[in-house]
Amino acid sequence: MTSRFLVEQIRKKESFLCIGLDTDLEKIPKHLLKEEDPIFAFNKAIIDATQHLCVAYKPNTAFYEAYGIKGWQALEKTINYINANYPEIFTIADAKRGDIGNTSTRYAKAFFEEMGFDSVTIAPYMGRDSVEPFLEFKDKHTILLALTSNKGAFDYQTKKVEGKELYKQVLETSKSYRNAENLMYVVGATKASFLAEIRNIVPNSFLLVPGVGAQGGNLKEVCEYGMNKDVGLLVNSSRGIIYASNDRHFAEAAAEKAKELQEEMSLELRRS
Ligand SMILES: O=c1ccn([C@@H]2O[C@H](COP(=O)(O)O)[C@@H](O)[C@H]2O)c(=O)[nH]1
Repeated sequence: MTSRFLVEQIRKKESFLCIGLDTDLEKIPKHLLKEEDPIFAFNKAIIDATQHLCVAYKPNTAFYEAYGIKGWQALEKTINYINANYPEIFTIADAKRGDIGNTSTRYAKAFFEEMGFDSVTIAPYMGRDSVEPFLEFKDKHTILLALTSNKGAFDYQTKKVEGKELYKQVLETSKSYRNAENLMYVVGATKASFLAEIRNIVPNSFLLVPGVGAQGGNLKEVCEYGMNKDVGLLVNSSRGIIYASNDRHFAEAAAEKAKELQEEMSLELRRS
């Protein structure tokens, strides 16, 4: 999917909400455990109930890998279901990959070609040759971890290297990568106070912003400092939406939570 199409969808739906499908068998409603594939049954219900309120879904692959082959199958069914029924929705494999070049190429083929995701999250630590293989895929997006939402972000990402914070080095250096127009960046909602400076470095790039809801990030602040002329934001909430309730009405409850965020986003879009 092109980023221009993504911007059109954001304007049309008045939403830049990304729903995280971090599906955990210990948290889903008990009645679903009787289904042949409880993870997919849960995801399908959540997707059908929320697809009109969001522009992206982000399964975090850890939640699927944790269940071995069955987990991978559930992930594959989920992405196939979205692509077949809601092709206008942007999909993110939150896999945080990155390796030497030939291995990165295999990761890129797995997520972009084999599974059909629009984007994948990548750790930048191994540098240019670990990221560029992902950027070669037309209309696919590589979402580089820049400043993450967790406390550990302060261990390295904000430390100065040659006089400049590491996350700024990541942002600046990556702009010179081959096909850098396919880059987006992860910036935690809990780091909203850094967003103005980040926007100075990457004024036109999309930012994937996790950390509203369960991690306490503030949507208003994210919008104030992070929005650009094309909106430029995908704000993710996972637990705060998908586990709104664990009874038989879990999907409606998730839709209510998603609606609350979408309405806030609509106001921010009108204000901008
Ligand atoms: O900096 C980061 C990068 C990724 N994540 C992921 O996003 C979701 C957040 O889930 P919530 O339940 O809304 O807190 C999850 O998959 C994380 O692994 C992040 O939180 N921060």
